[in-house]
Amino acid sequence: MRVDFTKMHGLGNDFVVLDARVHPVPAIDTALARALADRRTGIGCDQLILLEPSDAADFRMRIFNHDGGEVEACGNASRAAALLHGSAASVETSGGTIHVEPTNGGASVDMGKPRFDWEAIPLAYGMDTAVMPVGWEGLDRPGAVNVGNPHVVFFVENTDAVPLDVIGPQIETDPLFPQRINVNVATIENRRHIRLRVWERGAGLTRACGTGACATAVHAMRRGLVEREVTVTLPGGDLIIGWDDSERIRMTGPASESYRGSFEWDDFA
Ligand SMILES: N[C@@H](CCC[C@H](N)C(=O)O)C(=O)O
Repeated sequence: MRVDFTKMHGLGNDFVVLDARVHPVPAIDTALARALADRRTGIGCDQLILLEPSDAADFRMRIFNHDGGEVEACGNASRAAALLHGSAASVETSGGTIHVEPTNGGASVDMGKPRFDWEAIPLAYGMDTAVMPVGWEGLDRPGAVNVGNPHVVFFVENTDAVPLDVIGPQIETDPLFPQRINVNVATIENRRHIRLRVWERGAGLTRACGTGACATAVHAMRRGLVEREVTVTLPGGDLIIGWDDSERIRMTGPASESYRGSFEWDDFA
């Protein structure tokens, strides 16, 4: 069976998007998702995205990491999905229902409310998630927040100086995080600007992480370090993150389609 795909990205965080609303797509398992995402032998991407019909929203978005694991949320992919859908829509994800709205060259997304209680992150045991009494090789006292998926956020003097490729996987798989974790290392430039690098759970270093930008901005706002709207600069470019009185997070930024193609399902199954 041949299956069509669209290659898309948000700030260089790239996706293979399968649209089961248009053509049926057979069931995806971890091995197939990993094979498609492999940059040497597959199509290659940070995340595989499956759009499906939904009873609860305009459509459903499922997210598979580069390692094949299915996860709850992806900020950059939600902007890509908005672009593909072409109009404002509610989107069911396993991390909650979000609302997307295409803009010129991208999308604005209501990402829902962040959760800060330790059970919701989740952590292995209870602690204050605003200033966690833990540390890993020079990175310490982070915060944790769930924005549909789990994040830990460290503030450092210079994000570029942190060996995130070495320390990221150690923190991602630490037993403190029973569902593993996305690792954000951020520098507060001023009250309206944050610089951020992310080690993504199941994908490693990416050019950008939309949920990481949301988690980092909200954590900085919770600590009173920045205003309620900030620009977050990632290696792939900028996102605007707002967290208003409704307590819902708004993420605005670009998304693009790279190309369309098709592949033989059995080559990867
Ligand atoms: N790139 C994404 C996040 C993808 C999922 C994440 N790696 C996880 O495991 O939770 C984004 O833009 O948010």
